[in-house]
Amino acid sequence: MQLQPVASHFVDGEYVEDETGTPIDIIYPATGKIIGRVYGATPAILERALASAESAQRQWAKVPGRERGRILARAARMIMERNHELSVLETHDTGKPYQETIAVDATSGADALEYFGGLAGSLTGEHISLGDDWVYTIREPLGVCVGIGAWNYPTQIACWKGAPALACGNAMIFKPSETTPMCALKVAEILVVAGLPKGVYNVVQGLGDVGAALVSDPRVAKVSLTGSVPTGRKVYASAASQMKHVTMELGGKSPLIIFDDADLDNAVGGAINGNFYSSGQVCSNGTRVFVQKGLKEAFIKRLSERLGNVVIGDPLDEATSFGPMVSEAQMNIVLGYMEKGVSEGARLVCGGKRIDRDGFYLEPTVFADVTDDMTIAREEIFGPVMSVLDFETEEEAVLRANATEYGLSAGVFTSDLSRGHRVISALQAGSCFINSYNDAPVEAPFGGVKASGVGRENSKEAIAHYSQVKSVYVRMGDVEAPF
Ligand SMILES: NC(=O)c1ccc[n+]([C@@H]2O[C@H](COP(=O)([O-])OP(=O)(O)OC[C@H]3O[C@@H](n4cnc5c(N)ncnc54)[C@H](O)[C@@H]3O)[C@@H](O)[C@H]2O)c1
Ligand SMILES: O=CCc1c[nH]cn1
Repeated sequence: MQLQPVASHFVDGEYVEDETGTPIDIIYPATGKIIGRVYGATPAILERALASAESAQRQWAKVPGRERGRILARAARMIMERNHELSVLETHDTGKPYQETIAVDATSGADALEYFGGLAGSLTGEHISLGDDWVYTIREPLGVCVGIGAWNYPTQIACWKGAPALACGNAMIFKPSETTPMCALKVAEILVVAGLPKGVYNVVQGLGDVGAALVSDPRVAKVSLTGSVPTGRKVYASAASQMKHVTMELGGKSPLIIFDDADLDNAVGGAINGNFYSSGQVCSNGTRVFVQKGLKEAFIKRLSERLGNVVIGDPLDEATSFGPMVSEAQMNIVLGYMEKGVSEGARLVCGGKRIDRDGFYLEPTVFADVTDDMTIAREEIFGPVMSVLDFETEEEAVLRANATEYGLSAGVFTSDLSRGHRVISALQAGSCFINSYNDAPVEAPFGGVKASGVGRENSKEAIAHYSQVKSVYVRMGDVEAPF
């Protein structure tokens, strides 16, 4: 299978190259070896992308919604037909085990294309009667939208942003993370084969400067970023200076609260899914695991037993359930947090080290007796590091869970469903779970509160973030005026 992309960018319906841009090596995280190279977009490439998106959008907006939807649905089917190939590519881009990518990544991209394709024909305004007069509303696209991606879910992010944007009649220019440049190019290629007019969905590569240039271009009406809070602040500020629409999908330090009455194995399963899937590189992870004192030691014992079943190895081997970190830089950041956990006095239950093999592998790591003031309990780590904190009362758990600038996700495990709903309603988070963790179906709104973000992806909510409503007052009688 060819990994080196045909060219760095996909603009105006075709692959384009400009080798004068900043070179970006593509590194396979499982080996640390260079497997390809792309070049950051030059001003000439950006100009081409912006001009073609602007002109294509005007035509795309005139295509009836149902026809737009048919193209998206066709692309969704093509993605599923090519799931194996796309999953192997996603594994090379990210290092995530094929066991995960074949089940989640391209599939979740296809889900978004199918879902928003299905909605496209029903994106209408409304009629508001005012007696003799009336108002009608028209749901309009925003124009050219820019999507900027993080590296943990390259296919999913390209589709979660592209599908609602296109369904609403916008054009998109998507800039993947420089760490994972390959998958979005395939999404663009498939969309065009499925019938998308050229220029409606473009991909340009680059570092932060390319993202910043797109955000500040006056032809861009909307920016959707998936990334860290510091990047979010910069992008939001730049977009605000031109009063652009934004969606910000940012970081988290989410709480997972496990009560004494929880089903132990389900709670342990939830904590594993919320900390070690994708080697811990999931924004919504429940990395602060608050376990009520009566269950704490049993929880840690069962967790340790189940972590013994982890299969760490070649991500392309279907048996592998835990792969490397996405990059050497991210591995070193996470190693730093592991060292902080130890030096600040948390109890290391398991893990804590780099694995002695090629690539960027870390051990799945659990710290117990973590206190709220420790660095590992306060800062987003974005790696396989679980912090177990203990608590006595429901009120205490809620108070401590909310004591963070973040508010992306939250979960609760309890057999008392009244308590489950009560606790979730008191938690400051956008995407919540009761007796589960980290599910992200396209039908459900996804996003954060507080510093974790603005706006929502997925579900009907996303439509509001990729369209605007024009209201038209229609008077049937004469106009009364004071003079
Ligand atoms: N809430 C979510 O849905 C979600 C999902 C995945 C990841 N994340 C977050 O993403 C972070 C990890 O990803 P990352 O390290 O790629 O994040 P990052 O903030 O470093 O980069 C994200 C993207 O922003 C671009 N960028 C950087 N500076 C920019 C600027 N000044 N202007 C425009 N674009 C710029 C980068 O090139 C990259 O494409 C974590 O904080 C994680 O929680 C959030
Ligand atoms: O990484 C954040 C988005 C996400 C959560 N679950 C699957 N994808």
